[in-house]
Amino acid sequence: MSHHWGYGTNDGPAKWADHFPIANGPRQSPINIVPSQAQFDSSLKPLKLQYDASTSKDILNNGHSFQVNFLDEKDNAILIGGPITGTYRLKQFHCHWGASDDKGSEHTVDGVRYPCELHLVHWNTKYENFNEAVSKPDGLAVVGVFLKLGSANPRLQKVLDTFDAIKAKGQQTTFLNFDPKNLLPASLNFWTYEGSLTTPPLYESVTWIVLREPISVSSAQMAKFRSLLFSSEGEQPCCMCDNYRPPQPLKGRKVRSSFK
Ligand SMILES: NS(=O)(=O)c1c2ccccc2cc2ccccc12
Ligand SMILES: [Zn+2]
Repeated sequence: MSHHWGYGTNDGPAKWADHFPIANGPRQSPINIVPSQAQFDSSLKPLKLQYDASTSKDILNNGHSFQVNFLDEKDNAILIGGPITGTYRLKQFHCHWGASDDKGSEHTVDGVRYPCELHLVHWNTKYENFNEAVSKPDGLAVVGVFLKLGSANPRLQKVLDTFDAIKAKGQQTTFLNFDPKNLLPASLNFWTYEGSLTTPPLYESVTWIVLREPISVSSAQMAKFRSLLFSSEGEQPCCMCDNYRPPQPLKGRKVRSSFK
């Protein structure tokens, strides 16, 4: 039986180690990225996100975030290059955000928090499927994209427009032909380090690829994120916000950059 966890006072990140001791492990995520201490690595290949828009399936409120799910039986939407070897398939994307615009991202840059962070989750096709890959040290690659307050993002709006249909935990609706490439910034310059899932079970199985350039989001769009609920229909409504884990100790890990 999977243990209940959340982001509240009694079940939030400070309590996760009670049931998931790996929370205090050697390669936990997220981290604070210090650009001046990142090492440029010329051996890092250009990042290639080859997504076929026709593989988006649906969007779900999973009680921790929303997630857009993709068909992953074939190499339709893949990640290659960057710090990874082989081919990783896109499984889902989701976001983390704050109760106000001054917080919400999981990774920080020189201690700076963004209002939101997008995660594109991919699994290594050397394994049979996502569930096999999720706990392996080289099983997953997550591309992180910061959202910075500014002009409204019309591509993001397509995702936000589904939120009335998935307000409560467990609600799901069809979401076809969405190409997440449209959510990427112009530059694919990135920082990379070895880390973990940022939610229980906190498996140390993620190669993190955090893009330096943010995409824009408006304050009104951030308010729409906060219209989602952690709670199920019929329960006491609980605003889905502050669904981010704070930065974790680096414990000697090196952060590499693809740029000087
Ligand atoms: N924040 S996260 O990307 O670590 C993450 C996952 C990462 C890898 C595989 C599955 C994941 C599922 C998540 C579900 C909700 C929030 C973060 C999640
Ligand atoms: Zn995430």
